[in-house]
Amino acid sequence: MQEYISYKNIQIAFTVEGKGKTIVLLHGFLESSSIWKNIVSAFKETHQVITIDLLGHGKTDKLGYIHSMETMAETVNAVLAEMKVEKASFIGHSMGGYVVLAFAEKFPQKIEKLILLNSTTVADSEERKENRDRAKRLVKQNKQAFISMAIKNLFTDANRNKLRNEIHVLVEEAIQLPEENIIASVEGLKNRKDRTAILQQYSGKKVIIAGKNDPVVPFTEIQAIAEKTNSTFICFEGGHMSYLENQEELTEELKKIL
Ligand SMILES: O=C(O)CCC(=O)CC(=O)O
Repeated sequence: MQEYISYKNIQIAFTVEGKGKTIVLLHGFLESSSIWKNIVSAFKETHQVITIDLLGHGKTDKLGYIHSMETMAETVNAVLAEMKVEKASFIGHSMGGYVVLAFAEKFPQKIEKLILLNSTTVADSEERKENRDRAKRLVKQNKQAFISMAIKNLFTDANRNKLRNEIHVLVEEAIQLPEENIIASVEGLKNRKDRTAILQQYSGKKVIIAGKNDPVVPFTEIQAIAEKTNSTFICFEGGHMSYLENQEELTEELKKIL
């Protein structure tokens, strides 16, 4: 069911399905809660599943000029407070994973299990920060071209053709986002801090799920982070979009974890 809360004079959109222990699902950059439909279906008979549209995405409004991971984590906490959820398991895809880590820094006691999906704990390198600045310029020049390229680049070459309908849906949805919303999130991504130590310190169950050919999160880098942070490591043949590229395997693995 689609719901909203008011937070600092803006609307935060979220959905709630099912009953039981709570799972919170956080999407990536340019995505929305809609990416989770298969995972929601797989878990709503056994869990309460909450999906949240992060700042400036989906049906959630923009808030200021920078959507920092910390502010996004505060909005997640506001939704949980509204739902009277004291503890939940979190799955964060890509940027959603950065938000889970920011949440873990502020509210570690509210996390039962922490799952990073195609995400990382490290901050942007200098080169990556320059790419973010280029992205902001491109969004201003030609938003549609930027979105189309950014989304296609998240998939492996082989899956780009196989999943062209799914890619089309993602692109069409992202094109609805106002330019300033996209730029506020790019700014937040660029300025996020390294939270490897936060994951290291988190003492509950922690899992990192990675794609061997992920073009955003280098496989060897994330494998090393999993080892360093003592996280369970699961990897798939595929790119950055495991929830589409490895749909069945992912659901199977999540059922074992949750
Ligand atoms: O660029 C990043 O660091 C995150 C990208 C992201 O969230 C892409 C996505 O999965 O939609």
